Amino acid sequence: MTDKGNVLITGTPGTGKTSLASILAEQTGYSHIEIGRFVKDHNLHDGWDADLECYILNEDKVCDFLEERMSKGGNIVDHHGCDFFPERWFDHVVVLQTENGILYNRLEQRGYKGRKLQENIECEIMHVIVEEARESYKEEILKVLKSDTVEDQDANVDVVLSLLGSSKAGNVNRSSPEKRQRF
Ligand SMILES: Nc1ncnc2c1ncn2[C@@H]1O[C@H](COP(=O)(O)OP(=O)(O)OP(=O)(O)O)[C@@H](O)[C@H]1O
Repeated sequence: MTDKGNVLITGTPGTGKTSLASILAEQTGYSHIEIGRFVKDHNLHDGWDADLECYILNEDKVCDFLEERMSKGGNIVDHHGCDFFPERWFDHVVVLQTENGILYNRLEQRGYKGRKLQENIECEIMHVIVEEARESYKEEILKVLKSDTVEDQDANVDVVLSLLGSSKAGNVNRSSPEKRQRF
Protein backbone atom coordinates (compact mmCIF):
# COMPACT_ATOMS: atom_id res chain seq x y z
CA MET A 1 0.00 0.00 0.00
CA THR A 2 1.32 3.49 -0.85
CA ASP A 3 0.77 6.86 0.85
CA LYS A 4 -2.72 7.08 -0.54
CA GLY A 5 -5.25 4.69 0.94
CA ASN A 6 -8.46 3.32 -0.53
CA VAL A 7 -12.03 4.16 0.42
CA LEU A 8 -15.05 1.89 0.03
CA ILE A 9 -18.48 3.50 -0.33
CA THR A 10 -21.22 0.96 0.08
CA GLY A 11 -24.98 0.87 0.72
CA THR A 12 -28.23 -0.37 -0.82
CA PRO A 13 -28.74 0.61 -4.49
CA GLY A 14 -30.05 4.17 -4.72
CA THR A 15 -28.54 5.46 -1.48
CA GLY A 16 -26.18 7.73 -3.41
CA LYS A 17 -22.86 5.87 -3.61
CA THR A 18 -22.04 6.82 -7.18
CA SER A 19 -23.03 10.47 -6.70
CA LEU A 20 -20.89 10.78 -3.58
CA ALA A 21 -17.96 8.84 -5.03
CA SER A 22 -17.86 11.00 -8.18
CA ILE A 23 -17.78 14.24 -6.18
CA LEU A 24 -15.04 12.85 -3.98
CA ALA A 25 -13.01 11.61 -6.94
CA GLU A 26 -13.27 15.02 -8.57
CA GLN A 27 -12.14 16.77 -5.40
CA THR A 28 -9.34 14.42 -4.43
CA GLY A 29 -7.98 13.13 -7.73
CA TYR A 30 -8.63 9.59 -6.48
CA SER A 31 -9.91 7.09 -9.07
CA HIS A 32 -13.58 6.22 -8.89
CA ILE A 33 -14.14 2.49 -9.31
CA GLU A 34 -17.82 1.76 -9.81
CA ILE A 35 -17.84 -2.01 -9.51
CA GLY A 36 -21.05 -2.51 -11.51
CA ARG A 37 -19.55 -0.68 -14.48
CA PHE A 38 -16.24 -2.57 -14.22
CA VAL A 39 -18.06 -5.90 -14.10
CA LYS A 40 -19.88 -5.08 -17.31
CA ASP A 41 -16.99 -3.40 -19.15
CA HIS A 42 -14.40 -6.07 -18.31
CA ASN A 43 -16.63 -9.15 -18.35
CA LEU A 44 -16.12 -9.91 -14.66
CA HIS A 45 -19.37 -11.83 -14.49
CA ASP A 46 -21.05 -15.20 -15.03
CA GLY A 47 -23.83 -13.99 -17.28
CA TRP A 48 -27.05 -12.02 -16.97
CA ASP A 49 -29.71 -12.59 -14.29
CA ALA A 50 -32.93 -12.02 -16.21
CA ASP A 51 -35.05 -11.99 -13.02
CA LEU A 52 -33.08 -9.30 -11.25
CA GLU A 53 -31.94 -7.65 -14.48
CA CYS A 54 -28.30 -7.45 -13.56
CA TYR A 55 -25.01 -9.24 -14.26
CA ILE A 56 -24.06 -12.12 -11.95
CA LEU A 57 -20.86 -10.74 -10.49
CA ASN A 58 -17.90 -13.12 -10.28
CA GLU A 59 -16.16 -12.17 -7.00
CA ASP A 60 -12.85 -13.87 -7.83
CA LYS A 61 -12.61 -12.18 -11.21
CA VAL A 62 -13.37 -8.78 -9.66
CA CYS A 63 -10.77 -9.19 -6.89
CA ASP A 64 -8.09 -10.47 -9.29
CA PHE A 65 -8.79 -7.67 -11.73
CA LEU A 66 -8.51 -4.95 -9.08
CA GLU A 67 -5.68 -6.31 -6.91
CA GLU A 68 -2.80 -4.40 -8.51
CA ARG A 69 -4.73 -1.14 -8.73
CA MET A 70 -5.83 -1.41 -5.10
CA SER A 71 -2.32 -2.17 -3.90
CA LYS A 72 -1.24 1.21 -5.31
CA GLY A 73 -3.93 3.08 -3.32
CA GLY A 74 -5.82 6.24 -4.30
CA ASN A 75 -9.11 4.51 -5.17
CA ILE A 76 -12.70 5.17 -4.19
CA VAL A 77 -14.62 1.94 -4.71
CA ASP A 78 -18.41 2.11 -5.02
CA HIS A 79 -20.50 -1.04 -4.66
CA HIS A 80 -23.73 -2.28 -3.07
CA GLY A 81 -21.96 -5.13 -1.27
CA CYS A 82 -18.76 -5.28 0.70
CA ASP A 83 -18.09 -8.73 2.15
CA PHE A 84 -16.03 -10.25 -0.67
CA PHE A 85 -13.31 -7.60 -0.96
CA PRO A 86 -10.06 -8.29 0.91
CA GLU A 87 -10.25 -6.40 4.20
CA ARG A 88 -6.69 -5.11 3.72
CA TRP A 89 -7.73 -3.09 0.66
CA PHE A 90 -9.54 -0.37 2.61
CA ASP A 91 -8.50 2.35 5.01
CA HIS A 92 -12.03 3.75 5.28
CA VAL A 93 -15.43 2.15 4.72
CA VAL A 94 -18.51 4.35 4.38
CA VAL A 95 -22.04 2.91 4.45
CA LEU A 96 -24.79 5.20 3.13
CA GLN A 97 -28.32 4.85 4.45
CA THR A 98 -31.53 6.38 3.11
CA GLU A 99 -34.96 6.62 4.69
CA ASN A 100 -37.20 3.93 3.18
CA GLY A 101 -39.82 6.23 1.62
CA ILE A 102 -37.16 8.40 -0.02
CA LEU A 103 -35.32 5.34 -1.30
CA TYR A 104 -38.54 3.85 -2.67
CA ASN A 105 -39.18 7.00 -4.72
CA ARG A 106 -35.60 7.12 -6.00
CA LEU A 107 -35.67 3.51 -7.14
CA GLU A 108 -39.13 3.81 -8.65
CA GLN A 109 -38.01 6.87 -10.60
CA ARG A 110 -35.18 4.78 -11.96
CA GLY A 111 -37.66 2.26 -13.28
CA TYR A 112 -37.21 -0.38 -10.58
CA LYS A 113 -40.37 -2.38 -9.97
CA GLY A 114 -41.67 -5.73 -8.72
CA ARG A 115 -39.22 -8.07 -7.05
CA LYS A 116 -36.20 -5.87 -7.71
CA LEU A 117 -37.78 -2.83 -6.04
CA GLN A 118 -39.12 -4.88 -3.13
CA GLU A 119 -35.84 -6.67 -2.44
CA ASN A 120 -33.86 -3.46 -2.40
CA ILE A 121 -36.27 -1.76 0.01
CA GLU A 122 -36.21 -4.82 2.29
CA CYS A 123 -32.42 -4.77 2.17
CA GLU A 124 -32.45 -1.18 3.48
CA ILE A 125 -35.15 -1.85 6.10
CA MET A 126 -33.18 -4.83 7.44
CA HIS A 127 -29.88 -2.90 7.49
CA VAL A 128 -28.33 -5.71 5.45
CA ILE A 129 -25.37 -3.70 4.15
CA VAL A 130 -24.55 -2.08 7.51
CA GLU A 131 -24.48 -5.51 9.12
CA GLU A 132 -22.36 -6.90 6.29
CA ALA A 133 -19.89 -4.02 6.70
CA ARG A 134 -19.75 -4.50 10.51
CA GLU A 135 -18.97 -8.19 10.01
CA SER A 136 -16.33 -7.51 7.35
CA TYR A 137 -14.38 -4.48 8.63
CA LYS A 138 -13.10 -3.09 11.92
CA GLU A 139 -15.42 -0.65 13.66
CA GLU A 140 -12.74 2.07 13.72
CA ILE A 141 -12.58 2.37 9.92
CA LEU A 142 -16.35 2.25 9.48
CA LYS A 143 -18.70 5.25 9.11
CA VAL A 144 -22.46 4.93 8.67
CA LEU A 145 -23.83 8.12 7.08
CA LYS A 146 -27.34 9.35 6.30
CA SER A 147 -27.96 10.12 2.61
CA ASP A 148 -31.50 11.50 2.37
CA THR A 149 -30.88 15.01 1.06
CA VAL A 150 -28.44 17.20 -0.84
CA GLU A 151 -27.40 18.67 2.51
CA ASP A 152 -26.57 15.16 3.76
CA GLN A 153 -24.49 14.62 0.66
CA ASP A 154 -22.55 17.85 1.26
CA ALA A 155 -21.92 16.82 4.86
CA ASN A 156 -20.82 13.36 3.73
CA VAL A 157 -18.31 14.84 1.28
CA ASP A 158 -16.82 16.79 4.18
CA VAL A 159 -16.69 13.72 6.41
CA VAL A 160 -14.75 11.69 3.84
CA LEU A 161 -12.45 14.58 2.94
CA SER A 162 -11.56 15.01 6.56
CA LEU A 163 -10.97 11.26 6.94
CA LEU A 164 -8.58 11.40 3.99
CA GLY A 165 -6.94 14.58 5.25
CA SER A 166 -6.23 13.03 8.61
CA SER A 167 -5.09 9.67 7.31
CA LYS A 168 -2.07 8.51 5.40
CA ALA A 169 -3.87 9.62 2.26
CA GLY A 170 -2.38 13.03 3.01
CA ASN A 171 -3.58 16.40 1.70
CA VAL A 172 -6.55 16.58 -0.59
CA ASN A 173 -7.87 19.50 -2.62
CA ARG A 174 -10.90 21.03 -0.99
CA SER A 175 -13.06 23.10 -3.30
CA SER A 176 -15.82 25.31 -1.96
CA PRO A 177 -19.31 23.76 -1.54
CA GLU A 178 -20.69 26.16 -4.21
CA LYS A 179 -18.47 24.54 -6.81
CA ARG A 180 -19.64 21.04 -6.03
CA GLN A 181 -21.48 19.11 -8.64
CA ARG A 182 -25.20 18.77 -7.90
CA PHE A 183 -27.50 16.14 -9.26
N1 LIG B 1 -28.02 12.52 -0.66
C1 LIG B 1 -28.88 12.55 -1.69
N2 LIG B 1 -29.96 13.35 -1.64
C2 LIG B 1 -30.86 13.40 -2.69
N3 LIG B 1 -30.75 12.64 -3.81
C3 LIG B 1 -29.69 11.82 -3.91
C4 LIG B 1 -28.71 11.73 -2.86
N4 LIG B 1 -27.76 10.84 -3.25
C5 LIG B 1 -28.15 10.38 -4.47
N5 LIG B 1 -29.29 10.98 -4.87
C6 LIG B 1 -30.02 10.72 -6.12
O1 LIG B 1 -30.52 9.38 -6.01
C7 LIG B 1 -30.35 8.66 -7.22
C8 LIG B 1 -29.44 7.45 -6.98
O2 LIG B 1 -28.13 7.92 -6.72
P1 LIG B 1 -26.84 7.05 -7.06
O3 LIG B 1 -26.90 6.55 -8.48
O4 LIG B 1 -25.67 7.86 -6.66
O5 LIG B 1 -27.07 5.82 -6.06
P2 LIG B 1 -26.21 4.48 -5.94
O6 LIG B 1 -26.23 4.12 -4.51
O7 LIG B 1 -24.89 4.65 -6.59
O8 LIG B 1 -27.07 3.44 -6.77
P3 LIG B 1 -26.55 2.05 -7.46
O9 LIG B 1 -26.02 1.16 -6.40
O10 LIG B 1 -27.76 1.45 -8.10
O11 LIG B 1 -25.53 2.45 -8.49
C9 LIG B 1 -29.77 9.65 -8.23
O12 LIG B 1 -30.85 10.22 -8.94
C10 LIG B 1 -29.13 10.71 -7.35
O13 LIG B 1 -29.12 11.95 -8.01
